[in-house]
Amino acid sequence: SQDCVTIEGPETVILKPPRSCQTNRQTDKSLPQTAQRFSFTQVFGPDAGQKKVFDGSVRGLVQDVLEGGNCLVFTYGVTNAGKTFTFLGPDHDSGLLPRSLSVIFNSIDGHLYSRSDLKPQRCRDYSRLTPDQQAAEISSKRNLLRNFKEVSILGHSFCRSICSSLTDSSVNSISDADAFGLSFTSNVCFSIWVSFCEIYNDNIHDLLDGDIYSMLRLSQDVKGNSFIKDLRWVQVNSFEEAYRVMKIGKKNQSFSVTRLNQLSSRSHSIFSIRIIRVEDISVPRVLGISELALCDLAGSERCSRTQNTGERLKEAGNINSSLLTLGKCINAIRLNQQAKFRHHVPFRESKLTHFLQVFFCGSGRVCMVVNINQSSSCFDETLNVLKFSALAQKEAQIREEISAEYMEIFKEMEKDYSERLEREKEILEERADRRVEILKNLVSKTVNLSSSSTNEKEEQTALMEIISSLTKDLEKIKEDAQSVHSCLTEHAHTTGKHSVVFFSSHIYVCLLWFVG
Ligand SMILES: Nc1ncnc2c1ncn2[C@@H]1O[C@H](COP(=O)(O)OP(=O)(O)OP(=O)(O)O)[C@@H](O)[C@H]1O
Repeated sequence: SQDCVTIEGPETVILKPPRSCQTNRQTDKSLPQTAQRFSFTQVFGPDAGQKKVFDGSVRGLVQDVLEGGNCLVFTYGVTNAGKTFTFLGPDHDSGLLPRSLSVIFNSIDGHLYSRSDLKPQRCRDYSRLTPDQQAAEISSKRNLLRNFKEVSILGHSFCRSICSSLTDSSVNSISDADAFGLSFTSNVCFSIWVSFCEIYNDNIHDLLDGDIYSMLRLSQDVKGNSFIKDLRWVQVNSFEEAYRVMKIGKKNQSFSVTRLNQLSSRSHSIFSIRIIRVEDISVPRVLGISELALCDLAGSERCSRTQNTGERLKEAGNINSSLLTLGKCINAIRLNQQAKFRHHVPFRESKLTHFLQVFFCGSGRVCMVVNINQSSSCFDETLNVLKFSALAQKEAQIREEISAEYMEIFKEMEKDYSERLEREKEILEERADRRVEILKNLVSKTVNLSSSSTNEKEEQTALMEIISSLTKDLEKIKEDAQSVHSCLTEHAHTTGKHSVVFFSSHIYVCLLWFVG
């Protein structure tokens, strides 16, 4: 059918109402009658391959995560628009997720921390595992990977398909050479962990758990950041292992045949990659934990088009309602950034937004990948999708300005702390020096007294008491000086760290479509 979308430039598309819509304008005033222009960070047309899309959207976020940031990527669009294709891609034409994994492993080549004594937990925390726990971890991973044999699709062996994908230098394959030249010292290593879960009918299920029907719940850490309690994290030591885990999880995800899509995702799936940066010295020291969460959201659906009934209709209701909440949250965040009074952001209204809250409220980057179908039969749905993404784009611009403001504040705070630190040090040193002088005088007096007469015994005892109390005083001053010093140093250090890992909050909104 007729197309309703045209690319105007690398960042702009024009949506034209189809003729049928124009003839209906008397009856339906809500439909726009003229062409509308929408801007995005980057627009990809039907000819853009997976590599181009990855390079223009998620690649930069992968670099941020390798350098210590936290990032979120999510797909958005109506059902059958190509979200899962973009997210995963077929084996011979890998999508955003496998490419991200490949770049991560290529970039940390030779710096992998393969010991399993450190494991991520809660939101951005880790635990040290005992030898027994490590053995249990290794054995459970072995059992999980055994499932992979069943996952190989249409007789394609895993090795054959993935090896051709890795070695084929065509534009669509994952290239070995795709890596970041990161600057870290030789004893810094990276421990990589992944998890895979889905939100189906507003319930969270672990796609890597034997019992995928058991439900997980969201919890909060001491800082109020939400995380999925008891979610399984698997340590992966190579791209191949990570890819296998991805395939196993995908096999467990809820898919169904619908009128519009032969393999329609009926749930939002979330694949998370956590990177523990370790200084691998005699006792390994954790330098930081970062995360890249990749969410393939289920598509919004018009029941009139899908004609779903029963279970499919219930799923569609849940999908639409969580996407609506996502829209409400993005809108409330946008309003909060403009207004003096804070609007309530309804993150808790759906599991999806509750989980995403930590990324929307944190300092990392968010990339929204919007898929649309240019066919005029999808005009009104496409219009809604574009309006929604335009809203997110507005939020992105405001957040960028705010980030610049924060950076200024951080810089001022840092300056203030270092000045205060210097002043405090000077005062404490001066006070300590004065006390030492007094003490020295008293000691010399005591020596003189002991060498003179015994009649002055009482005077001597009194002096000794003063000396002892002054010594205690001095000890106390030293302790205070030490704690004030370390407290200020620590604060200045943290502030400094912020300026290094504080990424400007930014939602990239990329638009892509295919000729379907
Ligand atoms: N760029 C593309 N090139 C070729 N085929 C594509 C492309 N994008 C999508 N397709 C095909 O279109 C169909 C629908 O795509 P996909 O399943 O990714 O849609 P979706 O948006 O994830 O749908 P849902 O929300 O229902 O899960 C699939 O058969 C897929 O292979």
